[in-house]
Amino acid sequence: MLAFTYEDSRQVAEKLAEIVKSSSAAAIEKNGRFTIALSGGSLPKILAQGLAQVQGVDFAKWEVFFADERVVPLDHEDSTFHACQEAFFSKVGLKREQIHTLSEELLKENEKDVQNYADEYEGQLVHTFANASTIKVPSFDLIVLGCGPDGHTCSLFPNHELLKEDVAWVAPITDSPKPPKERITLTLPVVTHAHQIVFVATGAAKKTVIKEILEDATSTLPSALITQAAKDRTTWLMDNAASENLSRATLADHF
Ligand SMILES: O=C(O)[C@H](O)[C@@H](O)[C@H](O)[C@H](O)COP(=O)(O)O
Repeated sequence: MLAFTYEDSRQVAEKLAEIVKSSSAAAIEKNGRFTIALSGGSLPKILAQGLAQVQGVDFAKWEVFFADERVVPLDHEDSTFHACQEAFFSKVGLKREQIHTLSEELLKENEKDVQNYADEYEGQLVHTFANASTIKVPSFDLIVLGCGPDGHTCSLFPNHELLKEDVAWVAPITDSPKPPKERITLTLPVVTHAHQIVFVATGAAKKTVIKEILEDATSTLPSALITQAAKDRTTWLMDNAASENLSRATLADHF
């Protein structure tokens, strides 16, 4: 696990974009496509800020999913798709069919059962990944995660039943402690199966939880469970405000 800290979120954004660009190029060279799952919250803006500085990303070969998504209309301000669309999808020429959103059909039917959104989204994963081979769990080329001040990531919250889900690839949650309450989320097996995982955490509100996640090997916080399970494939990008409590030994030298 590599943990890097930077002066401010602009530098975090630059480093994130570099990692995304190299992960994208490697996947496209190997498989002819790049499969990425994005988180919501502050991430869309940070990713957009970094990607605005880089050239040569072959977005036409991207398949974009969401690590979690709020069950709201796609044009709702709480929608992560909407946040990403505004922040950068529209600017980099990603076609709508490359972006795997909540089912517009279920939204149009005003479907109330969140399980149905999760099942339909899992069907999109099966369609995209099962063609590759007879797989047990999809392996994204890259999953970009945020981390809440309570150590949650995606819509996987501390001590929540969902942390035990080890069959479904996508699960519903209707009691999210972070509003809105109704979401769908990738489950731990899918997240920890990614070829590469990058956590992005900025701001002093995270400094306490980040110390537990990165320095307490017994932590059962969702972000810690993922970091421990995918240690060799996980990178943490932070600003100095978020990494303030970490020991020097935890932080890698800038690459
Ligand atoms: O849709 C969401 O809410 C996110 O996927 C969620 O897991 C987010 O990544 C964290 O809550 C961190 O959010 P911030 O980066 O805004 O603190």
